[in-house]
Amino acid sequence: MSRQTPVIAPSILSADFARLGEDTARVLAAGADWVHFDVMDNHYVPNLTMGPMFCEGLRKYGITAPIDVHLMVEPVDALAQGFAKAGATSITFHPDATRHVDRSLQAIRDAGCKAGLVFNPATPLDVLRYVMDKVDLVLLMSVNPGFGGQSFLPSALTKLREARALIDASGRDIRLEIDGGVKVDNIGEIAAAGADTFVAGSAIFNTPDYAATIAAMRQQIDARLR
Ligand SMILES: O=C(CO)[C@H](O)[C@H](O)COP(=O)(O)O
Repeated sequence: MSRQTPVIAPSILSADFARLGEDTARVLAAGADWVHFDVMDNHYVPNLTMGPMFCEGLRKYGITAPIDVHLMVEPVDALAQGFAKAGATSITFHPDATRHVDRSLQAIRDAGCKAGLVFNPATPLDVLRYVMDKVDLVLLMSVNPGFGGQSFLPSALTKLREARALIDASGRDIRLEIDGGVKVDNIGEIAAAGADTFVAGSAIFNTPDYAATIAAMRQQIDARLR
């Protein structure tokens, strides 16, 4: 199994929104690798969060780490372009939220970002086979999207193994990301199932010592992959 270096990507959905720049800088200083940025439109999911101005605001504040934008929006294309201009590094979207998956992926790449697909817990991976050459990351949801603080759905472990086999067979460097209910006590099992990129919101931001939580997560990952 080819594996990329593990990445911890705190979801700023659980950050202090009144101090978003400061809290994002704090979690990065505590050892996080990426910023995971959840975009909800109260249409594709029943919640409303941040648009491109927030991403641009983080860049202006001085955040230089990769910003991984997860679009939970329908339609996809206009907002994807807005986030590319606002400083996103990678942009993922749900294949069921756009009519032309291949075109939406290509448009994100043409705008200079990495592109990825997100799969809800009950959405099959089938579409992935046809766009493998245009995908830089695959994000599996281990909760139903819309809210932080939910419990990890164990069916995601089977799906991670399935996605890992597809990625390995492609021979491409594609990250396999997991999002939802990721905690210190389950991250090792999640890594063993094939994930290399770990989104965690409440498990990090709801603890007083971000650095200790991130270090504990890395230790669990290393212990399972050793
Ligand atoms: O995409 C999301 C919700 O739609 C969040 O990123 C995800 O749920 C992370 O939160 P937590 O780690 O608290 O489960």
